[in-house]
Amino acid sequence: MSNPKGLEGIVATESSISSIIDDKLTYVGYDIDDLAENSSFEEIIYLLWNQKLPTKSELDSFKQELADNMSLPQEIIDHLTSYDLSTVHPMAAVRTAVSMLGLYDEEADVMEEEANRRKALRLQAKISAVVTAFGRIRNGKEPVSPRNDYGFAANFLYMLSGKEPEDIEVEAFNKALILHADHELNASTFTARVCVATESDVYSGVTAAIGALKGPLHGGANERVMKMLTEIGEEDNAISYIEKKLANKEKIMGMGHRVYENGDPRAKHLKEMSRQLTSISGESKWYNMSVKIEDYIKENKGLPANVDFYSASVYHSLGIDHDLFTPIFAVSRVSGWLAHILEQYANNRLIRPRAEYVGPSKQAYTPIDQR
Ligand SMILES: CC(=O)SCCNC(=O)CCNC(=O)[C@H](O)C(C)(C)COP(=O)(O)OP(=O)(O)OC[C@H]1O[C@@H](n2cnc3c(N)ncnc32)[C@H](O)[C@@H]1OP(=O)(O)O
Ligand SMILES: O=C([O-])CC(=O)C(=O)O
Repeated sequence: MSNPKGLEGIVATESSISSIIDDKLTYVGYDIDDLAENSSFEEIIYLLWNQKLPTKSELDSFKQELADNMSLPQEIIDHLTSYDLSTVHPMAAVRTAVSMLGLYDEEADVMEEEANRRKALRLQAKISAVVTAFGRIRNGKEPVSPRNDYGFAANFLYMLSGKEPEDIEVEAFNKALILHADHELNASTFTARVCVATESDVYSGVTAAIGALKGPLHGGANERVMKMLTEIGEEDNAISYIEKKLANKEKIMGMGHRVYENGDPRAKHLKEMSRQLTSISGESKWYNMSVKIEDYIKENKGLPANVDFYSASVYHSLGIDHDLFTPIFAVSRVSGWLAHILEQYANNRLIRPRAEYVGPSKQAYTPIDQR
């Protein structure tokens, strides 16, 4: 039985949602570079869930439906208000709140396709409200309701800060959401598919996926990139800091990737956004420091920057709290998880691989009083 560690290189399913071939990423056959430059996040969600781009009227009504479903049941707000959020990691709070949303959805366990699509829409809309409400409540502020005249990206920034976002901020955030939306069979998406392949419900699949995204080897890396940049503090300290980490056999967050060999095609977009936004905010040092680290790791370890690397300085420049970076990843990636969940249901078979047993054998049982 072949057993590559971490299932490296194993093709575990067919999918029509996204592909990574020769270091190129596509969503439903559209190049990520084209989508990042020209599209809206709502258009991408529609594309991932329907495998086609929407017409103008389809997109308008889809945007409206998302905006109409953003508000949260009062019970979720009450829950978020009921415990000490200052000690809770936002990813744990979001994981719990998303699971709770299932309790207040009458269709949670209805397994028909149309009901699953309705739940997907509600979840996609509400996760944005969960993250922003959490971000506000823990700072003693009231949640802010979405605005009907705003798209998804603008509404997220508005619901988080309570202020009208600048066009450049909306543009950058929209692009970041697009770039994080789907990524073939990454760990959290695989987790979602394994979960729902037991014929479990959409809320369980997304809750499981959030748990997988939280880890530092996956989505949790973006928060840690900013922690590293903050610890470095000044550009001149960057290389000695990295050398010390590598000498201690520590990993550099935001670097390396299981699939990409020559570079993550999403990173260049985030890098350019980081350059622009840090220059506008007067904090180019975060960008300059990041470039130094990227170049050093490329040259000395042959590892490319991944999507998490420059997203850190982008979100920081948008004034977002560092521990909300991974929840924001979830706000985008839930679109991909939901697409994969719908695809899994449409052609389901239980996912149940085998393990190669390497433990002891032929052991004689010893009664407890003789051990
Ligand atoms: C959205 C995302 O999930 S993108 C990934 C986000 N995660 C991170 O940025 C965390 C840092 N990166 C990593 O841990 C890894 O590169 C991963 C998890 C992304 C991919 O890992 P894998 O394909 O399993 O590679 P693995 O961890 O086995 O590393 C292979 C070798 O490269 C080294 N390496 C890999 N990534 C790094 C890194 N970021 N810093 C330093 N060394 C690294 C390992 O130490 C290992 O070296 P060795 O062979 O001398 O022991
Ligand atoms: O594909 C992966 O392994 C991780 C990743 O980049 C993502 O999920 O966006």
